[in-house]
Amino acid sequence: MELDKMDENEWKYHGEGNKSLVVSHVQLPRVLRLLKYPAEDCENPPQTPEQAFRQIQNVVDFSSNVMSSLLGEKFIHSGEVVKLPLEFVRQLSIRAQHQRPAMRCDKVMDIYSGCALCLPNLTSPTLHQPTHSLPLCIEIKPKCGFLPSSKHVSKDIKTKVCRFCMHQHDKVARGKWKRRSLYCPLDLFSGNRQRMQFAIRQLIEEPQNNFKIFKGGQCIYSSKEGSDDSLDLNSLLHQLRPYFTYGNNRISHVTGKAVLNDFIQVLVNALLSGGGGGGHGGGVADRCGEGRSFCEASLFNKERIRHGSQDLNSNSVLSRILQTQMLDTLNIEGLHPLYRRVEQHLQDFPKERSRLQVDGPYNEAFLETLQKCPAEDDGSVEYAAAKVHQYRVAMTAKDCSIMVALVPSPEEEEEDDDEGLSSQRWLRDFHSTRPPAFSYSVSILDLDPKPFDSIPCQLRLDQRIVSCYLRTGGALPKASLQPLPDIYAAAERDDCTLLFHPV
Ligand SMILES: O=P(O)(O)O[C@@H]1[C@@H](OP(=O)(O)O)[C@H](OP(=O)(O)O)[C@H](O)[C@H](OP(=O)(O)O)[C@H]1OP(=O)(O)O
Ligand SMILES: Nc1ncnc2c1ncn2[C@@H]1O[C@H](COP(=O)(O)OP(=O)(O)OP(=O)(O)O)[C@@H](O)[C@H]1O
Repeated sequence: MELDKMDENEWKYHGEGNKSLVVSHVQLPRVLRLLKYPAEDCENPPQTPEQAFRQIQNVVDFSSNVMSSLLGEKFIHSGEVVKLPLEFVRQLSIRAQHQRPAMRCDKVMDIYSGCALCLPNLTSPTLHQPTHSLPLCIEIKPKCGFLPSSKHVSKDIKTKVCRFCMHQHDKVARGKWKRRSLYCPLDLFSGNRQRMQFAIRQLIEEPQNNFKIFKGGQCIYSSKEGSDDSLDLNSLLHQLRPYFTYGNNRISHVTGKAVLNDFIQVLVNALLSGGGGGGHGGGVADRCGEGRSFCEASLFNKERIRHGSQDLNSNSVLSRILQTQMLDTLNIEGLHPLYRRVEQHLQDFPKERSRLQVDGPYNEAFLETLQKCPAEDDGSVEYAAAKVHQYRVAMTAKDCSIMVALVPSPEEEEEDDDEGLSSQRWLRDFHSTRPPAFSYSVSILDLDPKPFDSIPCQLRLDQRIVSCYLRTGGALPKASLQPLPDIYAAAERDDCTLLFHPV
């Protein structure tokens, strides 16, 4: 890729989140992740090109020096900052505009700085060995997988119902989503296969921004944000079926239910594997067993849990993410007074901002500060700053996404780690009881540092979510009480269109 000869016709809109827009190259396995600004700032960019460059470099540093050590470097692709011709970026923005979901158009793509983050395209992994099928990539934004056990938690409900499940009520009440998702992160992070399968079924039923499937780099299944479109499970089954049929002459005998079951099982295997673990846990104590057993809002049958509890492999992607999330030891309610201590100190001594690394640099010293934070509060600003650092790192882990890439393996291949497939680390799925085997690769994306100044918003959001949940008594708004379509029942009938009822 020659940066001075960029051609916008070789790039297409790929997706976006709240703060970045991603375009992918039509041939090379590369994406560019560009910053976004509030639409009202489109005439006056809120930062200079140098500041934008620094912001993206901070993302690279935070990912490679901090998150990589905590999560396992083999999961992480930090990328590099690139400088792009301004005319190329302007044309790109025009091309992307008509594909952007309306819900995201309150922000505009940064066309002023000419800076972007260049990353491998994780939905279109390079395969050095030819395969007959296109890679299937599943993106999951798992969110927070534990219940807080901090003594600072003032509302009992927070120790019983997880943040995601409570937040769903607020999101539906505010019209962000039309229907509540019945996915519960505690089920996904449980390590119990049945609970994990249940969680993934809920993600398929109501993906929101937590679940997407890509085939050969194209998104084939996701929630159409803010749209009334039905999710078409028939079409998904049609796409998945060739990957989960065993021998050419059996295709017609494989039910939709079996295809979905196998797909979910392979995905669970990849999530449970130690694949790509690497690293050393970054010195963060393994607290995975604590405070995360069961969310009272989960629809998973509690009786079944009693008979089948398992622990996550400590090198699995889920365990690494959970351990990092659990650096939030105080909960926002216990953290906020420490944030205020730092804030007060900075008002009195503004130059201390740099010594305390409030806005970075995100280097080894930053990592060491949060890893060596004493257990007890000694009243110092250093302690408070280290706890805020820990909380911000935990926030990133609560908001990141997992990308699982699956490629069917030829049966005759040896069941070994297969490093030959690409620069990503590929492993074989040993768990499936029947063919076809898959090679898979697991990555983590969206590892941006969360700003120091976002802490007060976190407290307000926490209060809003809890009060909405308590106000509604955890009850659903009337319109969302209609029975959920059961994807398995639908798949069995081979009538798999998930029809969403208008609110
Ligand atoms: O606060 P949450 O839990 O709602 O998370 C926000 C996400 O909302 P979600 O609930 O996942 O739909 C939100 O995602 P969406 O915009 O809703 O897709 C962002 O990821 C946001 O991060 P940032 O402020 O852009 O860095 C996330 O904000 P942070 O709290 O991580 O800063
Ligand atoms: N390296 C990558 N390869 C392939 N697709 C990617 C890559 N990075 C991001 N994407 C796609 O682009 C989407 C938006 O990217 P990302 O989640 O990083 O944006 P964001 O604005 O930081 O999100 P958030 O709303 O969480 O702040 C992702 O959901 C994913 O589908």
